Amino acid sequence: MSLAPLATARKTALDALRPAPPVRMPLLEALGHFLAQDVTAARSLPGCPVSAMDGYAVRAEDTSDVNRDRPARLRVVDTIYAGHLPSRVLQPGEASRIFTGAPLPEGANAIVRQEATVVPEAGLVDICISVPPGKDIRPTGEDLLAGTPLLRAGQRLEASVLGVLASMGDTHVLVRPPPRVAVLATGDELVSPGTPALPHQVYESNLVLVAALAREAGAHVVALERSRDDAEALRSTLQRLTGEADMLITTGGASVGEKDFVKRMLSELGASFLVDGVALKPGKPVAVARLGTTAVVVLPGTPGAATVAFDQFARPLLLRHQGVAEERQRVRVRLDDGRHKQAGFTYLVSGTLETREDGQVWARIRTQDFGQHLQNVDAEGYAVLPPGRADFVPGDEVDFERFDRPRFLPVEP
Ligand SMILES: Nc1nc2c(c(=O)[nH]1)N[C@H]1C(S)=C(S)[C@@H](COP(=O)(O)OP(=O)(O)OC[C@H]3O[C@@H](n4cnc5c(N)ncnc54)[C@H](O)[C@@H]3O)O[C@H]1N2
Ligand code: MOO
Repeated sequence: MSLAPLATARKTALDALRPAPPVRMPLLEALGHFLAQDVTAARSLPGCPVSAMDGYAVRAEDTSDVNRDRPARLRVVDTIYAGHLPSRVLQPGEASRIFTGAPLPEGANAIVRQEATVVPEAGLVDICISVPPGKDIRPTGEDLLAGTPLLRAGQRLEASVLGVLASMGDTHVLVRPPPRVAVLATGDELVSPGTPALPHQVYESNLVLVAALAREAGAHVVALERSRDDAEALRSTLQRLTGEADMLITTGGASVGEKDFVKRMLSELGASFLVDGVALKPGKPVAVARLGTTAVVVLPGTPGAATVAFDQFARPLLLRHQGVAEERQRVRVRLDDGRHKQAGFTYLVSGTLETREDGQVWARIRTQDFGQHLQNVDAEGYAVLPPGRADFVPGDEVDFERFDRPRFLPVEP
């Protein structure tokens, strides 16, 4: 098995995948997906001058030199609720009762909040403070002017973004549809959770793990299946699942063991391999192939290795299908621990960040546990031990790739 460097393998795999054509989707359904076009504001917010307070719309001039002892008495000529239009133009000596969000009547140029007023009798109001022109009025476009660039293609559609689109009057949004993903776990030793397992058996945990990772990457999981380490059973399951999905992800049977049939069966079915083994730890046996129109990602069985291989290959492919490339934040850190390392390989070591008293940022890197499972729980990112070097000692400086707050950039279709 010739092992490609991580960066080369990723580029080869990604270059071969075209983003899906965009579709219009109802806003709520689009949660978590990615915008496929730039959006400019279709209207100003607010759309006309409105009151920012419950109170009275007045002419500011009518309130000069007043106080609680010497209020200005105005005639109340109108009541304006949010969503309703004024019925009168305000004349000198007049006020309109007005509520938050209601449009300002012509002739008025200030709002007096109701706490600064007294109603002596119906139809009259005493104004107890002086207000300058513009007071508590939200002018047209105060929040947003029509035509302002709002959102860029590639923007992830979080709740707040959907709210913004709805406030522009949109019911639908242009996104690239979520890829349909089928997941297949292989291995004779595997037993489904919820049923008894003997000591030599292993609870199957990759289906839920990989399906959850796929969902986190915006995918729609359409099938979760198991296969024994049996060439014929595997072949027919692989064939069936490729028909059902944009991406098939397998786990286990990816290495060089006698019963590691996955890659062999894919080849027999006519898959062409873009990547077959990567100088990456964990995750070395990962492969990416194409079978008809389906992208196939072969992950190692070891859960921790499957996690890293998914993160480095399946996730960027799923995102690219949705028209985006993820750019993670990278920070320089010092390693709190050494690592014995094979030169030529990239090691991605899960860890957390810690800023010490001297202001230096350190990565607390985690030891690979047996199933390489726990190391990923609450990890903040990967310390990237680059291929050009062998062993690392505590205090060595490396890049740390953070999982939080990535940027999503649109890719050219
Ligand atoms: N002679 C060599 N042996 C191995 C090599 C090698 O280069 N030469 N590579 C090693 C590396 S690196 C990895 S990673 C593993 C991965 O191999 P496979 O993809 O074939 O994985 P399996 O052998 O099927 O399983 C490995 C391990 O993970 C457990 N497993 C598998 N599937 C699941 C599942 N769905 N849920 C939970 N646990 C699972 C399985 O029981 C094994 O313990 O190969 C090395 N060998
Ligand atoms: O590279 Mo394997 O993927 O060490 O666990």
